[in-house]
Amino acid sequence: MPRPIEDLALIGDLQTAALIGSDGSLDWLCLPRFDSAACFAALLGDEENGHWRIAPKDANACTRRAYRPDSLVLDSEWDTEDGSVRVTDFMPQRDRAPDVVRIVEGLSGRVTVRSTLRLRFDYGSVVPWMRQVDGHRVAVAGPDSIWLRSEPAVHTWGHAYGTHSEFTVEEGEKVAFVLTWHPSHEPRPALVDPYEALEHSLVDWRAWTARCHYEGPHRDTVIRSLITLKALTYAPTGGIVAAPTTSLPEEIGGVRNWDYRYCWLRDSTLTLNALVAAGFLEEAEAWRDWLLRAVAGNADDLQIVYGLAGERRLPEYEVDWLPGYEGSRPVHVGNGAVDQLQLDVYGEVADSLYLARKAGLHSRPHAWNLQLSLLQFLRENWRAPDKGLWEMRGPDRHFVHSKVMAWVAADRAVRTLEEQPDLRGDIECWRELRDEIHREVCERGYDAERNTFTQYYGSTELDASLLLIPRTGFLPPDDPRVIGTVDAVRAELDHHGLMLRYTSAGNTVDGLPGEEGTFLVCSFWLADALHMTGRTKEARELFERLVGLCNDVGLLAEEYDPVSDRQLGNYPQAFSHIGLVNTALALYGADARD
Ligand SMILES: OC[C@H]1O[C@H](O[C@H]2O[C@H](CO)[C@@H](O)[C@H](O)[C@H]2O)[C@H](O)[C@@H](O)[C@@H]1O
Repeated sequence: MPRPIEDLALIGDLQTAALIGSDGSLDWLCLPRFDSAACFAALLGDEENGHWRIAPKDANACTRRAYRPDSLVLDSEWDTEDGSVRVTDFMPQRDRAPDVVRIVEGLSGRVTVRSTLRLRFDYGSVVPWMRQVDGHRVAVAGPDSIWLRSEPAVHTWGHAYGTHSEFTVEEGEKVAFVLTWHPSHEPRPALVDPYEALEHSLVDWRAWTARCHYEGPHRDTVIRSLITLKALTYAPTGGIVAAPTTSLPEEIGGVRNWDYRYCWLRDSTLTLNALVAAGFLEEAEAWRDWLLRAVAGNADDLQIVYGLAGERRLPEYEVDWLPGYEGSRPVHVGNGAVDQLQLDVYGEVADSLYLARKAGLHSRPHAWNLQLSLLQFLRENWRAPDKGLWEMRGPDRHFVHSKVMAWVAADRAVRTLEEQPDLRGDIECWRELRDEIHREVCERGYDAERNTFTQYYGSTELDASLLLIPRTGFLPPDDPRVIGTVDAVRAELDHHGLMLRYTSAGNTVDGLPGEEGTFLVCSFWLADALHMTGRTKEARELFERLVGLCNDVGLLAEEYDPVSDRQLGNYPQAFSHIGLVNTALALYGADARD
């Protein structure tokens, strides 16, 4: 029986993340970084591509599971005929080496538990050598080495390229497994104490979540989204990944499978805006510094996506030995969108820097200079067609959302100069640019007959990104053209009450075969637009429905298929959780209007 995407829970250490199913099987983990090769890749194949299952012998899915409040520590519990047992999973925040800690605890009776470890380095393809050293199991293959130990030590044996153990626990008895990765040419790193690490992990996460301002309905779900967004940050550099997975499909069996383990300027800035709005400023500072390093150099060379440390080359290739999630091939590593021109990112970066300044982030002269040089590039290039925010693989177009975001870039520069007299810049030049873009979009991107903005100049198609127009300030929410657009997009892109991002069926715009599910962040955008245009009751109803789509541990993938009731696409995805946080704040946050 294939594992639904929503069966997975996330643990992570702010450098990488693992996905664990309700049956106790860890099916996805890249070590040592989010973008490293996976050493557990069963998610995109089967157990032979690497997994680590700890569960009562002969049991299937756990009886219940939940994160410990305000943390990224996961408890899964099984009730069996022989008694009950809990497995607590987490990744301690890293000292030097990444660890996965799995603590088995007897709750009642006497339960036999099994651990089955199949390590497969390099995306499920390399079976390592296993040895016993000082009572530890050690796996080595090429650059990678993994140590497995347990406290107390339990008997372990090798069979069929796997490492197995079986033991019993009674009420109050614990067995802690620690799996540690390190480069194979280095000595083994210091051992972590699993119980101390658990305490630290809980204290750290709770100290972090205590800074959240939100007190409205569904607080736990909002906190879970914020923790998920934080878990997608790569702490050593401040970069933020769009999701910890590659190639979870947008259509089961289809080809729309992409690698999201990189730092998109768009996804990262939107993540930050959500974190800052909820009261988290430190991440904004770390990301701004990441940005300054990543884009340093010529503004013409700005990319829309970088590696975790600002790496520029992310060549896309197919991992042909992995069969893909439920046969959805190809599995991709790298992302070909890296070379695309997407004008909206200039607006998103400018808006994020503007919001962070307003929220009190210490200004850096570098950041303002960067903003000005990006604007200079935009002044010369905003009239060019681009790939748009959906990274269309079809021909370049004059996407309306891209142009609106170019307007945002100019607008935020003007506002900054108006509000911060200590900063220097040619305000008249940016005002002119802002007005010019506005004029053109209203003339060429608006269909007066249908009273709606369109996907691109001259098109009859619509696009969910148009729902963002009132939020950007491009036109006021009560402008008839905005209300007309919200209504038209809502009617045309509706799929069982949720939003498609555009119509993909028979559509040549995205250049890809097949279809996809509803794009979750777009439904949150609809809720925001309904609220801004005075339809708060409908916005709240939609928000309730969307919160109900989160899985049992509060996680959302990129897309949702309302017909099969399944989550689709990479998981958990920053975009979807950003949507949840922003809509909750708009509807119920301290500044919410009724
Ligand atoms: O739809 C085709 C494109 O799909 C991916 O892009 C999407 O994910 C990005 C990361 O979350 C997001 O920034 C973008 O708005 C989404 O459309 C994929 O990364 C692209 O390569 C692909 O062309």
